[in-house]
Amino acid sequence: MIGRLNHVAIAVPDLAAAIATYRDTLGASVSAIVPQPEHGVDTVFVELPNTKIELLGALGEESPIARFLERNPDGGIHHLCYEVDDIVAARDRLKAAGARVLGSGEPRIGAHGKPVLFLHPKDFLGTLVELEQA
Ligand SMILES: CC[C@H](C(=O)O)C(=O)SCCNC(=O)CCNC(=O)[C@H](O)C(C)(C)COP(=O)(O)OP(=O)(O)OC[C@H]1O[C@@H](n2cnc3c(N)ncnc32)[C@H](O)[C@@H]1OP(=O)(O)O
Ligand SMILES: [Co+2]
Repeated sequence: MIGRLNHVAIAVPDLAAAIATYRDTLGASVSAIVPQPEHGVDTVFVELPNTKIELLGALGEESPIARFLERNPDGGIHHLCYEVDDIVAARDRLKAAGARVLGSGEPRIGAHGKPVLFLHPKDFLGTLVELEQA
């Protein structure tokens, strides 16, 4: 079911500092900041030859990464995003297997303009999993 690793997300307390770290210290190609208000985050993508790093800053009072950052004040790896061929079929198969799909359970448009879903970290080895329609 899961395919390519689309991105590894890192939640950060200071997005500008994180951009400088990846662009200047690590010499990576870094996108502009793209606010995603409906997801409660600012996003930046670091393009790598074989995948992407998503840098996440909290956006708004209700950001879903707020508590994560309280627990991890320096930042930390927040989620892994895998691509799936059919996100609705994948969701239905996962729910049938007892996995918890977060939010309404309906796919929402993510950072790449494609439908995404999130799976509860407690069901996947303590790791928040995002699925993105390939
Ligand atoms: C623009 C979209 C973009 C894209 O790529 O397309 C994105 O990726 S948007 C990314 C931000 N959005 C989300 O993360 C949505 C899904 N996340 C959530 O709904 C919440 O983060 C949730 C429910 C996973 C956790 O929320 P919160 O931390 O407020 O809940 P709790 O404090 O109750 O935590 C419950 C339990 O889970 C552990 N936890 C929380 N976050 C993570 C994590 N990222 N990785 C691993 N574990 C996590 C937390 O420690 C608690 O464990 P416990 O043992 O009970 O203390
Ligand atoms: Co993501």
